[in-house]
Amino acid sequence: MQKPALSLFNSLTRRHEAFEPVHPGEARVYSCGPTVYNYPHIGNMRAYVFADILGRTLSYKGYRLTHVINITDVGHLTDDADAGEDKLEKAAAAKAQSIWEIARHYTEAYWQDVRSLNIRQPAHWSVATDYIEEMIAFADEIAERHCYEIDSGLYFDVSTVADYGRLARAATGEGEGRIEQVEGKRHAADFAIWRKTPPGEMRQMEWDSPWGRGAPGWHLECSVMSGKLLGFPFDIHTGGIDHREIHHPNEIAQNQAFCGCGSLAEPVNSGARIWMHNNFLVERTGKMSKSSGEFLRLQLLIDRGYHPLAYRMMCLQAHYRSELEFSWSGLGAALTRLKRLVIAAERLHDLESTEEIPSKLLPLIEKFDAAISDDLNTPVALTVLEEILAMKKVAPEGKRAAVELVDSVLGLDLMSIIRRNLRLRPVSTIMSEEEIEAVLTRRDAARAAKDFAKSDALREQLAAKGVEVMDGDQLRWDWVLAE
Ligand SMILES: Nc1ncnc2c1ncn2[C@@H]1O[C@H](COP(=O)(O)OP(=O)(O)OP(=O)(O)O)[C@@H](O)[C@H]1O
Ligand SMILES: [Zn+2]
Repeated sequence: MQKPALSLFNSLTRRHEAFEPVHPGEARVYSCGPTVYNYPHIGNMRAYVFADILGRTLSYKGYRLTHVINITDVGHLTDDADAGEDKLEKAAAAKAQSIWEIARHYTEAYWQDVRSLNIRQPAHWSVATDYIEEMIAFADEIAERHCYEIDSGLYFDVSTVADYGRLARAATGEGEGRIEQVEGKRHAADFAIWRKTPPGEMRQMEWDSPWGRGAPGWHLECSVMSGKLLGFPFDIHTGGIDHREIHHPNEIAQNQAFCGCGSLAEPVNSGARIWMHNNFLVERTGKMSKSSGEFLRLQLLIDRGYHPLAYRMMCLQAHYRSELEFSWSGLGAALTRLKRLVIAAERLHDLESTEEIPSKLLPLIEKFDAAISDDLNTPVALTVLEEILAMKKVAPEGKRAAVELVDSVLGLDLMSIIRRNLRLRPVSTIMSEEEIEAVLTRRDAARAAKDFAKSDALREQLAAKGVEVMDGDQLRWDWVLAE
């Protein structure tokens, strides 16, 4: 079977492009990772579900994948422009804790969510503070031609690279006010690549550099870690759509400077060939954001009885470039859909897959391949998975082979989880599983004695406590989840 070429939407050209690896047979991907000053919200995790689908698709297509996700533990300011405080310094001050403890705690919390969402481990988790020396060396290399020093630090002069900001397609001219002014900057869009610790201020994280004691800029970190671990140019750089506006244009400017493509006459090396951005998860009130106080964590979904893979399912039901609105009812619908898939797939668990996909299923595999090759169209890919599971008169071993193949990309863990695993106890519930089973045993006895009034009363009693009795279902009962 001839696999269709993988077509991906490149934010840089605003076009779909056939994926052609820089190194034959390989795919090298860098994803901007979390800033570990707080728990990730489920919007942040959408970015990693997307990056995971991309990575799985590249593996499915036969490329040897090297995926890097960084952990930002220094340098990300509360404002994407060069104003504001370091997010981690601020969190550490507020909690009177060491910044290293804060970073460790929230990195662990993020990894927990990564595991819960069945996101594959990348080849490297690169931690920003492990690369300070390399950052200083990178900055030193480009400083003379592209940077200038002012009181607050070393700044990148965006006029020294060709076509600055083309990724954002935003007005970047002086005085247009896209970026806040910092005293002494030459152009509004110039940004700090090294920030000096202001006199009299104490920072927990600071290092010596040719530009004084201080800390690296956030944009510098990603340029350095991606270049170091993947080599310029690498294949694909990912992030949330907010990064298309400032963070990634600044990374690109640095990469151009570093690769010696600093003049208008030279060809541009943006560091990565393809830049991809996932759209936001939003709430009715707007973009989900940590900065706005209250926010939804994956753990809250779990506490309310929603299995984390229901959230993965919810993400897959939307194309990554579409905005996705979160609602509890939407999550409930995704969970129901997942339950159906799991029930259908569970029947295949004890079988050995055939080596070849049965010919009857090949058209569906082709349909799946076409969908996922079309800029990762997961909504269509999901419907194909359902068609495969619903297919009649196919040897179950062959069906299993097809489901395994498709799920290697979608990552719903269908060959491991069973329906029972999806029944999570909401923390708010007052009944224990044993109590429920005890009531059901009494109800069975009532039914056996044809005392249907009693049997109905017991069912009502459970319903009043948020438990649904499911006659004829192997699982017998389930929680009714709050929406
Ligand atoms: N609502 C959202 N939906 C999808 N992706 C998002 C959303 N908010 C942030 N992201 C992405 O999540 C990833 C991690 O972001 P990061 O940890 O830096 O969060 P942040 O920008 O500090 O948080 P926030 O913007 O929520 O205050 C980035 O790729 C970012 O673009
Ligand atoms: Zn980044």
